[in-house]
Amino acid sequence: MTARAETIIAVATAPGRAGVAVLRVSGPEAGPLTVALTGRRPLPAPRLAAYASFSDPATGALLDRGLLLWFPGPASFTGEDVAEFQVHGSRAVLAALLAAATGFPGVRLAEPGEFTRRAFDNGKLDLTEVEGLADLIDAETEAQRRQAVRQLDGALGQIILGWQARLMRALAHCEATIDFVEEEDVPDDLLSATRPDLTALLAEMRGQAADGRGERLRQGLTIVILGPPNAGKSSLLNALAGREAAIVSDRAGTTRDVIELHLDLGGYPVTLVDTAGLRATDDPIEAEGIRRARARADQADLALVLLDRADWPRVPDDVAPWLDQPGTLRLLTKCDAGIAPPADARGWLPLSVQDGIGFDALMQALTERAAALLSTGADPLLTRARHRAALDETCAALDRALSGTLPELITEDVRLALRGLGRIVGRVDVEDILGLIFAEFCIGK
Ligand SMILES: Nc1nc2c(ncn2[C@@H]2O[C@H](COP(=O)(O)OP(=O)(O)OP(=O)(O)O)[C@@H](O)[C@H]2O)c(=O)[nH]1
Ligand SMILES: [K+]
Ligand SMILES: [Mg+2]
Repeated sequence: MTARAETIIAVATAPGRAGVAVLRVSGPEAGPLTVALTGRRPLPAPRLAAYASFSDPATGALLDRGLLLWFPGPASFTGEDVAEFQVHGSRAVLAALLAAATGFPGVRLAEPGEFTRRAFDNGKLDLTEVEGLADLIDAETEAQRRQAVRQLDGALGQIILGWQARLMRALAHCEATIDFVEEEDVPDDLLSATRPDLTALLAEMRGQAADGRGERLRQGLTIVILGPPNAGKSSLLNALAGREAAIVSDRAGTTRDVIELHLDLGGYPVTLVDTAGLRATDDPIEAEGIRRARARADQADLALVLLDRADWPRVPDDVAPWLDQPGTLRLLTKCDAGIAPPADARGWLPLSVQDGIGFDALMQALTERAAALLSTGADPLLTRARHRAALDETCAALDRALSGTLPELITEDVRLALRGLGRIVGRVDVEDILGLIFAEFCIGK
């Protein structure tokens, strides 16, 4: 517990030159340090900005002037006493303030994530909210931001808590029955009172575990560009990226490496992948590029399969297997102005990178597919493999409980199911909550 008694300080804003930077202090010395730096005694009213001069307590030298905010615990982000200093965002100001602050007894620089760790330890955030906060800081697109804000707001945690309450009720029933009924009177079905609800709960949890949208939205969608050499794959990548990310030439087999770039597709995060043209080749380097292209395509969520209009309707054997994958979008390239797409090319989107033809239709089709795979609506979803693993364990334990016959084993499985959920939110103290629930029961009868 000694670590908790320490007071920590860090620059909360991004490093580098900026108009304003924020320093954050948390811990028992936050108040005394603030008084020492600013001379303000008493400290300003909680949560109201006050103008302050920051001076080195050791020398009295003025370091900067700025704003001071005081958040006495427990009504603060970490639950401890917290102070925030808004000062000018130069390296020199921040270095001087940090040096002055860490010279104060009991104050040290914070480790990465330490403020949030304290918020978690003090019950200010559960684990899903901590992850929501991390995701919000990392969010690159609007849909990611919405999902992260929801999770930080506790939406996922609330669902888990609701599930926990239902399991807890079942566990309390089990324990009450086992503990307070004579051995021979333990009913045949220990879960009789809660079985319908537990069955419904299991279906709900399985549905949630099977839904990959939340995780996919967090990680982004991978769209791979595939096709024969010279189909115009790299030209399309460059056009979508708005820059010359990949080399384009009229030589078949130009691209060998897998080239990836990130796009914001109507608010959805997308990784677009350009690959080597698929064909049989004796060139070992090109063959390696093709192997990588196939491997990347196997992991992708969507494929854009390109075919040069001049080659219509011959789809090479190397490309054909990708045509009918779910989510594949077929593009007929080099349908330049004045060159009509073939009348029988149904299901193929005509495109000309050279003349900018077909991009609206392509963007619309891509956004629709991305939305279908990623749109999370207003429902909070699992966003990490960790959540899924814990929920899978929970479902397996509950499934065992529902089909079990031995009272002690049923009880233990319900308990394991609860622990699985507890791991998702980072609170596994089943016994404490159980005590509260037991208090509601008329156990004596
Ligand atoms: N006329 C016309 N030519 C295009 C169009 N798009 C690409 N090209 C040309 O097609 C040739 C091949 O383009 P790339 O983008 O290198 O094709 P690729 O599929 O990446 O080729 P590899 O990397 O070798 O597999 C280049 O000469 C491009 O300028 C287009 O819309 N119209
Ligand atoms: K090429
Ligand atoms: Mg290429």
